[in-house]
Amino acid sequence: MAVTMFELQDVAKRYDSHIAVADVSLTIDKGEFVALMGPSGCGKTTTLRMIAGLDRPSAGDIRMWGRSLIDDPPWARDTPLVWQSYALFPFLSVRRNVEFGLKQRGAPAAVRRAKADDWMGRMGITELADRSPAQLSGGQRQRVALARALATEPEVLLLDEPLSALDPHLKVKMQAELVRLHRELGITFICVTHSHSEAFAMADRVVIMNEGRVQQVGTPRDIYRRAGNQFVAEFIGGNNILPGAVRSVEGVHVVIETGVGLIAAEPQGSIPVSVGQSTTLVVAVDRIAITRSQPPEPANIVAARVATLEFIGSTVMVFLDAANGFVLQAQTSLRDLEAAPLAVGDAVLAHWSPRDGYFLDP
Ligand SMILES: Nc1ncnc2c1ncn2[C@@H]1O[C@H](COP(=O)(O)OP(=O)(O)OP(=O)(O)O)[C@@H](O)[C@H]1O
Repeated sequence: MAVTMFELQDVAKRYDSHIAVADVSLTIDKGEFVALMGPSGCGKTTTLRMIAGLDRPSAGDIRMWGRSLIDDPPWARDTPLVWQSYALFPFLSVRRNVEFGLKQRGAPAAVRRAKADDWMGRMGITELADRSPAQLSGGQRQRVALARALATEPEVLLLDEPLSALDPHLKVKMQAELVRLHRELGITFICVTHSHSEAFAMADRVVIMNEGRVQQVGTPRDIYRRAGNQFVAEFIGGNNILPGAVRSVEGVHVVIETGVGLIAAEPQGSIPVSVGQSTTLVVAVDRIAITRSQPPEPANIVAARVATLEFIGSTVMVFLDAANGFVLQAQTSLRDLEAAPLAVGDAVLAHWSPRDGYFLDP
């Protein structure tokens, strides 16, 4: 059963008249991997810093195991933070860096040595023990920072853009390592990132923020399948967003008039109920198929021309020019494309089932 570890209750942070974080309420369970994600300036780092005790909220409360942390200084909290820059002590060796938190807590030399050995071994940096941080690569510094934070055996690890200084290849590798570490240790990870691919690849739950406010909280799958609002649908990408006006409603069958023509929808969840009402339909890119001939009914069919093909590994994003300047996006695979080739300029039919879409709440 889930056990609540952190509760953020109406937490706000103001700098003079600027609101960095506004009324954030959030519960984080023991052992969860939670990612705080959003564009630059959305307040995610400030939220993490308030959990770590580096910034004091202007309003609200932060509780850990039911007890308010607000008056605890950072060093009295069991909330180590791994920084984007790793913030290693430049004049200390790797070993001394890893031992640092233990020394601060008064651990005897023999215990410090044993724990540092253990963590350097686990992070694969044993042979670097006597080097200084300046003699390390970005990936090695990252491992030292993680070993230093974890050597004190905290119940939570806070990570501020932990992968952003790494090259793309290393990023993917460290992403998998963080997930493995989290699973092995069973402690809570709270990670700030602006990258939705990072957040969605690693976290159990993602908190999407914008302009200091939480926009949506959910599992990666839930958020991909149903964005809570237009900001989220646009920010995570992978969605076609079709604004329109309701033409007819019969039970769950709704027809809307959009820039690409009349579109039928039989959505799960809330539907716009009155004819004439403005609404926004979201259809994920993996729900749209492309053919050259008439697809099986019932389907929404939009005539379009292939504008661009974007290859992302074995996945291919096809951008389609439709009516009235609308661009539809459809996701396919390299394998399917090899079976039915497409070229820029080809006239095609984009189609999807009326059940494959949902309306954003107004
Ligand atoms: N010490 C400060 N004084 C004044 N404004 C601040 C301070 N720290 C942060 N802010 C402002 O608060 C807002 C939120 O900042 P924050 O660093 O939390 O955003 P972020 O989402 O982490 O962005 P980034 O990804 O760019 O780090 C920003 O508009 C920022 O300029």
